[in-house]
Amino acid sequence: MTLLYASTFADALGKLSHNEQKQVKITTVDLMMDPKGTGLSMERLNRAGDDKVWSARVSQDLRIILRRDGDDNLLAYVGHHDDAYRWAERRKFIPHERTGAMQIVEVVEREEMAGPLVYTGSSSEPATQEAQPFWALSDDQMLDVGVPSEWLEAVRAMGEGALDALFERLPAEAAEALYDFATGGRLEDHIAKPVEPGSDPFAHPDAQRRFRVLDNVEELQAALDAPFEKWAVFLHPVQRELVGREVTGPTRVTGSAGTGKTIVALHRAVHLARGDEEARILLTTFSEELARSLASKLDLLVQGQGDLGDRITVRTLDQAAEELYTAQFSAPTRATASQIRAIIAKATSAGLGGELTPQFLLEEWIELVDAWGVTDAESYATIPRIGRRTRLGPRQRETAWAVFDDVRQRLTQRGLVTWAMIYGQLTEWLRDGGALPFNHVVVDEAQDLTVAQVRFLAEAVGGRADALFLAGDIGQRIFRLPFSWAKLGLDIRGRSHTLKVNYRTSHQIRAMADRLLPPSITDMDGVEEGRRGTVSVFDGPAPDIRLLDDEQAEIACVAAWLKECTSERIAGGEIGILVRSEGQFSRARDAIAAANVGNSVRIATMHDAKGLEFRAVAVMACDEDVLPDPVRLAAIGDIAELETAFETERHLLYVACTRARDRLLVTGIKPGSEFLDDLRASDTA
Ligand SMILES: Nc1ncnc2c1ncn2[C@@H]1O[C@H](COP(=O)(O)OP(=O)(O)OP(=O)(O)O)[C@@H](O)[C@H]1O
Repeated sequence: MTLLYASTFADALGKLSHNEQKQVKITTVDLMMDPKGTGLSMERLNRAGDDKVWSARVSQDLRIILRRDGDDNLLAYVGHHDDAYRWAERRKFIPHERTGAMQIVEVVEREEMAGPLVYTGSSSEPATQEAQPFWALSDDQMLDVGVPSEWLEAVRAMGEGALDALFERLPAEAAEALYDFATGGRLEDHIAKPVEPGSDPFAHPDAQRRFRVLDNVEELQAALDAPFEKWAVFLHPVQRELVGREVTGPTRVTGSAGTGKTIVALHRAVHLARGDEEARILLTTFSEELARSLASKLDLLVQGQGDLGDRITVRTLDQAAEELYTAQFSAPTRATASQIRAIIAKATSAGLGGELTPQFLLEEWIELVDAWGVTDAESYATIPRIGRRTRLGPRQRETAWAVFDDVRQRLTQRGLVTWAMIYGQLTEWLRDGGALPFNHVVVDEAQDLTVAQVRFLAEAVGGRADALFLAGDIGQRIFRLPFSWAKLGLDIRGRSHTLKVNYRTSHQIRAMADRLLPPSITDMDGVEEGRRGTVSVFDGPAPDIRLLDDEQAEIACVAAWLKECTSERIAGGEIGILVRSEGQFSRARDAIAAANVGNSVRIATMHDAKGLEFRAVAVMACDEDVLPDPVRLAAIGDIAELETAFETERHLLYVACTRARDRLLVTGIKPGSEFLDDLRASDTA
């Protein structure tokens, strides 16, 4: 006996009220305990396209739609009486004739096709003025990517305006392939692996993304408790493969914002914990807020799975390093930026540093000397000056080194360390035989790792198989200058994989945000992260960019938008207002006050927005003198570093825009941030 849970069931359950969900849970648990459903009121739906389809009564009005095959039950849908019956009448459960994957196929009805998919009848030539992106595709081409046979004609006749409806109407694998093709990709990249004749249609990777076997009541309850958290139950085949893959060395998963990198990292940690009772896993990221969010998602994943969660420790990497440092040495006292600034100022006023300005020396210390753990004048002369274009002659280097030497000595005298020094010392300790209390490390948001952290991780895991799993997106690097990981001993070349399905943001928002970044970004080790071919799984209203005359006008514009959101029943907690820096918080607050929408709307800086997501986002104060941040840029003396900082400012706007699921408003005061010109550029994807 098996109980299968379909993603369509999760979607439908999520639309019911809290009380109705409770009633459904009782009925499904009964069904798990008694698969024959003897105590339930069941009815076979003869009119359904499949004689194995039944309805089970939950309450007077609620019905579950099931597919029953012997003792096996598949929870397919749940809804109010008429809605549930209508859904069942229009669905067939059949293995795909080419791929072998079990699909739930919507019945194609001509009159109904006047809806979002425009069916014009003939496939031989385009019948309307609207372009028909698939009209020249052969049956074979479409069958190869999982288009159900009865949809072949309808897809060929589809107008391009109906593209966004693909995901609602077709099985996901077919929708992804067709969408990618229509936007410049290749169908060949989506051909499913052939299956053995007679193999289980539910075991096919494409079927596993929509059907999941639930082995016990705990698993069922966990799935039913969080119908919105579909990621906890259903993974894309590529995500699933990455989670379970055995790798010979450090590996990295990349992908643009919202493609599920964090989800893969979480499942990976659980997979490692499940596979080995002795496993000790560090699941880590860079900020405390992100670590908290990882921990709460992890709780959901390990719910009902005994002590599995105890094998996984969630910490920021800095917290983990600090704990380790305290255990091995003593509790570190960290030098603050102003202490370092003061030491440099003192050194220069005492005549050290020659012509070099304190500002230049501070940057040089932060970006090179401290970041790279330089401890002597010889190493300082040979360190790669990536991101710093200012060349220093031998004499200047010597002069500068006198200052850095002074900084190092003074920090030592006062018992102060920097983060880089903490990691540096831990790396030495590992080199001398020390070992982490973890045998696996999973890092989320790895694009912002520092040089010292990369060295530490490289030393901690060496080349050990399955020991280090990194998730990140170079396009979202918002803190660091780029550098080569491979040169520091962390080589992921040949073991980097890109996710292409965006689950968070609508097509419209993703397409607009993508204009901020090049179609592919190559890291310092030559590993390319392609953003082309990424598809979103749902559709939404077009994002809006508004440039206003002054702050008051902007506040009024955002207030009107907030009211519109709440009138569309978007709760305050599902709305975020993001700004470049805390200095613009007052504008966000004024907009919330003017809209009178209570105080649950979240305000955050673009930096803190990482890891958050909202149904609706307003990115406010994108003014010419706010983004890129002129104060930050003015503080930079080196041209190349200026360029990098400029890029990270652009990345910040990308991060902010991609926090939105359905609605996005971007505002600023005329003439507006220069980045808005890119956002506005016509979509050439
Ligand atoms: N297989 C899946 N099924 C359903 N939802 C998913 C799936 N994978 C990811 N999601 C959802 O997509 C959204 C984005 O996922 P996630 O945060 O992992 O993306 P990300 O690539 O880490 O994004 P970012 O780069 O912005 O941090 C989340 O709401 C997540 O729940």
